[in-house]
Amino acid sequence: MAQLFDRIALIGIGLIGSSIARDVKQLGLAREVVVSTRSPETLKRAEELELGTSYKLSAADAVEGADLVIVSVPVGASEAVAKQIAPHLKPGAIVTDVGSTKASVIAQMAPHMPKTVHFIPGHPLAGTEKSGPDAGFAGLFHGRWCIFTPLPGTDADALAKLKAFWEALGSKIDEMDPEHHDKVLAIVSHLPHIIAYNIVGTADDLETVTQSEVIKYSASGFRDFTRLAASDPTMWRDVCLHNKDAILEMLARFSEDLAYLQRAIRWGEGDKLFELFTRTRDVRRSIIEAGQDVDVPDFGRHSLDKKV
Ligand SMILES: NC(=O)C1=CN([C@@H]2O[C@H](COP(=O)(O)OP(=O)(O)OC[C@H]3O[C@@H](n4cnc5c(N)ncnc54)[C@H](O)[C@@H]3O)[C@@H](O)[C@H]2O)C=CC1
Ligand SMILES: O=C(O)C(=O)Cc1ccc(O)cc1
Repeated sequence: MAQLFDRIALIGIGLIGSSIARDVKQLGLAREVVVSTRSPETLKRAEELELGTSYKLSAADAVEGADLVIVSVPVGASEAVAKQIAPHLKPGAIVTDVGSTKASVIAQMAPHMPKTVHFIPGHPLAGTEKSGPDAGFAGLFHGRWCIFTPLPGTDADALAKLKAFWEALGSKIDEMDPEHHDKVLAIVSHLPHIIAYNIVGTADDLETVTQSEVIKYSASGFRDFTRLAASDPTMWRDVCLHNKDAILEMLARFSEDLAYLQRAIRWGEGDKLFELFTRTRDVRRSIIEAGQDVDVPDFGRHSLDKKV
């Protein structure tokens, strides 16, 4: 595949940053890939994995001369990173991120971005419960959505170039305004994780069921929750704190609907239960028909290896 950028700087080299690095290397999308993270151990590991062409502890040093800067850090670290890199960005550079929340990332980063760069927030809807540079893999983004939430007046050529980059990684592209993104993601991604953290926490707290019984008898439904509940605590703390309003709005709706379900069970209203369970089964069927049913262990693994 053709080289799209001369120098890419990756700020943060965990699951997402390292998956991007692996794809960029396999596909030859850049001449140079400068990897940066604030922890010396993680940087050393990135070097051992040969994820880039050079390695910097300082994000400021890493972005010097870069045409594309991808910030892949927990959303709560966005402002700190923006402040560090801003004075060192090359005029004309594209700066993007991969954060799971968008309004907060824009509020944290946009005020620090020089007028000479193109700041285009993004979010690949692909990941796993794992974190760190060893957890990434080539092909993670293949067949998955990448949503951009461009600011008004965004340069069309810069946006097209960034879209071409994500398309090269196999992503399907969409655009939304940041507030809408945050509401949609609150229900389809953030609430499922919060519910998983909660149910696993509840099971862990039970006095009448021992922890060994939870482990021994965990049915596949509970196991699915434990996978989500094993997701990175820093990342998900930040998502909760930085998409507070949308998450609280969706949690309020969720609690109301749960009370309805609770009442139907209490009063033996089987028809109500049956109606809901039938409706939700249809949702699952629609997802499968839309080709969105990619199980996590296979996330993208089928893709780039075959192509390259
Ligand atoms: N894990 C997932 O499934 C997905 C995560 N995201 C978003 O991607 C971003 C990164 O997530 P992951 O790669 O999963 O996390 P991760 O925990 O695997 O990696 C985070 C990286 O950021 C670095 N870092 C943390 N604070 C930093 C700072 N202040 N300055 C420089 N580097 C710093 C860490 O050393 C590490 O290299 C987050 O904003 C998350 O919301 C988006 C889609 C999916
Ligand atoms: O592991 C899973 O099931 C996920 O849902 C991964 C994920 C986590 C956060 C995102 O912003 C996008 C995708």
